[in-house]
Amino acid sequence: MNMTTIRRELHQIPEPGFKEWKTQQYLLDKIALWKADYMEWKTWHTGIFLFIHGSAPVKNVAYRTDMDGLPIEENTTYSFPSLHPGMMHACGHDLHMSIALGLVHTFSQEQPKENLLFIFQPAEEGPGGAEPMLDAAPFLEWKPDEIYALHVAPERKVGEVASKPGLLFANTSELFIDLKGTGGHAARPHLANDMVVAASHLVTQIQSVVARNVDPLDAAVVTIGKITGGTKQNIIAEASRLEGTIRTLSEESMQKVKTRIRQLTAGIETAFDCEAEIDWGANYCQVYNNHEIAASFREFAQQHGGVTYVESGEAMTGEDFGYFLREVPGLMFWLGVDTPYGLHDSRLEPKEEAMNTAVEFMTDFLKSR
Ligand SMILES: CC(=O)N[C@@H](CCC[C@H](N)C(=O)O)C(=O)O
Repeated sequence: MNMTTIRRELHQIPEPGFKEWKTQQYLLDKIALWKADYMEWKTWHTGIFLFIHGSAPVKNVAYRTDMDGLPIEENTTYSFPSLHPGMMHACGHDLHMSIALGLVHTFSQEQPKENLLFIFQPAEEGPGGAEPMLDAAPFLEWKPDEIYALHVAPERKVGEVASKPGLLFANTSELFIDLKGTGGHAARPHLANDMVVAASHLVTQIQSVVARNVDPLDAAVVTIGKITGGTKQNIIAEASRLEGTIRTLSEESMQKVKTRIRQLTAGIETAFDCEAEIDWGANYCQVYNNHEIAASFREFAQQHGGVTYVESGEAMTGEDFGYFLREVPGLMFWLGVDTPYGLHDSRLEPKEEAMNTAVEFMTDFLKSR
């Protein structure tokens, strides 16, 4: 089992959420190759539930990885770049899956005492695979008593694991606003209703929501990552669309931000005599680590010779792993992969040796549970 080869092969086939068919087949082939008589698995859409029966189980311990890639044109120096144009594993899910496979391989050779459930989850980047997986028959059949997951951290050194009790990642909501007015000739603006101008005003006004409506001690972010509108430079745009995401540490601020965006959008409708439609897309609840488990994890990591434990702060990233944690006590942690470029950057090149650190550490940790 060569985890680097696995990671590189997965890196070449990034797929969008709920379309991870090649990825699923790749994972299934590896699982079938390493099959032991105490292992069984079931697919769920493009995901997989893999159950490893323990030798003397008193509980079910779960480990989850995400599977999807991002719509980014890769710009790394790799000799094994994405083979899917316009798609890239730019959030480390190729490493996450390889680490999960590394753990599966280990436990396929050495039966654990407790039952282990490996969850290969689609669509973490959206629309979200975790929440519907909670109702999937295999999850209900093999319901875990505790659950774990990691996320690569480009800014941390290899060997570092970082986490904290309680809130780790923010609440998220996607944001899509469609503006519809009246198009026309560029030279006759008085006969049209320019949705590029309306969108520009709305983007600018939205910047005031975090600055002026959210308690400064309760962090929030609103990012508009994409604007589209119009068809040609000399045609006044009839329609435009804003696409973004909202992040808040508290649920209360999420509702406040949404209310203000609704009000501002209604104001744009009046000011520009246009129609607007808001779609909140996928919403993820916060990632909230169980306090007792976080304390045991910290103690275990501090005593483990293979890693350095760092107490993490909260992050405005989102993760639908939060849905698993809402139902099952557990923990998510950051794994250092030491690279200058951040998550969602087309140049992301995580250090692959971090995968061995993770597998050695998590093998010991899962055995200890
Ligand atoms: C770890 C990470 O980067 N997660 C994503 C989750 C995206 C959620 C949703 N699609 C959104 O954009 O709000 C992140 O961007 O934090």
